[in-house]
Amino acid sequence: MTVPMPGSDSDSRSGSLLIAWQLKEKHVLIVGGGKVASSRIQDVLAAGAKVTVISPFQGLNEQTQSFIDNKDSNSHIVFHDRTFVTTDLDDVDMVLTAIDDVELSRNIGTWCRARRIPVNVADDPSYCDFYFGSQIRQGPLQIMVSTNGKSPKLANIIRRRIEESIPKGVGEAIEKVGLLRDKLKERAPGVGGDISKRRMKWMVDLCTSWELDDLASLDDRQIEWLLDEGWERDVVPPTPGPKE
Ligand SMILES: C[C@@]1(CC(=O)O)C2=NC(=C\c3[nH]c(c(CCC(=O)O)c3CC(=O)O)Cc3[nH]c(c(CC(=O)O)c3CCC(=O)O)/C=C3\N/C(=C\2)[C@@H](CCC(=O)O)[C@]3(C)CC(=O)O)/[C@H]1CCC(=O)O
Ligand SMILES: NC(=O)c1ccc[n+]([C@@H]2O[C@H](COP(=O)([O-])OP(=O)(O)OC[C@H]3O[C@@H](n4cnc5c(N)ncnc54)[C@H](O)[C@@H]3O)[C@@H](O)[C@H]2O)c1
Repeated sequence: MTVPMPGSDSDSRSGSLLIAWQLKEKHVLIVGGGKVASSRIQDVLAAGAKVTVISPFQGLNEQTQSFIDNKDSNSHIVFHDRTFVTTDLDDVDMVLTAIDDVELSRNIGTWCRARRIPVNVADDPSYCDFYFGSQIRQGPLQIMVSTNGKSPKLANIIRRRIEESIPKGVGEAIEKVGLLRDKLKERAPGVGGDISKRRMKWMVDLCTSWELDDLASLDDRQIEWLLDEGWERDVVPPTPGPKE
């Protein structure tokens, strides 16, 4: 069977690369303080970024104002009560514009590209290096729906439908499996080779044979039990062991 070359037809070349961009401690500049900016601030703070917001104070909406005032988030936000100047682009890792001035937005897009800073220009997709999407977040689980700029409202509607179909407790299950994987890597350390292959097979068998609810309710004692009675004996117990 011949496998078609990715991108060999015009349709498949119009998509995006969906990736989980790591922003922890990266410096993100947000120009604007209105509705769109507040949603951007929320997204990048949740990804652990250090944020600078540039906007005249009177243009801040309530939510942006509360992010700036909030004691938990304000150590990660620097706010400048003024309009944008080009030196704001110095030493930043990402730029998001959300201002009601299309010409300036596009100029910022152009300056960012000249400096090779990844940029999102809320009013004009052609100036964006990446788009935002409609997002679901449940603990460590994140799902993003993108229509690649064709219909943001439909992205929102599709996202709501997916949200309704996600089984309850999925975030908890992922959290617990993450804990188990960390403990397993402590017990059987090493990257690559036979140890990685064995770890991966055991994790695949466990995740496919157990119910999500059982994974979600794993406690520390059961995790230890699983490693002792499961991993060490190279089996996946059919049901969780004794609880704490
Ligand atoms: C998903 C979401 C994420 C977010 O922004 O966080 C998002 N837009 C959302 C809502 C929304 N935006 C707009 C409406 C009005 C109804 C409508 O137009 O549909 C609604 C719906 C509403 O308000 O309910 C207007 C709009 N949006 C863009 C333009 C400029 C243009 O198209 O030229 C215009 C003005 C068009 C005009 O002037 O007519 C452009 C973009 N908006 C994107 C993302 C990127 C493509 C994503 C994709 O295609 O999947 C892209 C390309 C760039 C970017 O922003 O990254 C968020 C939903 C979050 C959620 O609810 O879950
Ligand atoms: N991508 C999307 O999903 C989407 C959705 C809706 C609207 N938009 C577009 O995004 C833009 C912003 O929308 P909004 O609803 O947040 O607008 P808004 O009016 O709520 O906010 C505009 C903000 O820009 C600030 N601002 C204006 N000029 C500035 C400058 N020179 N320097 C710094 N800050 C400046 C204002 O103080 C204000 O905080 C609009 O052009 C809108 O059409 C995009």
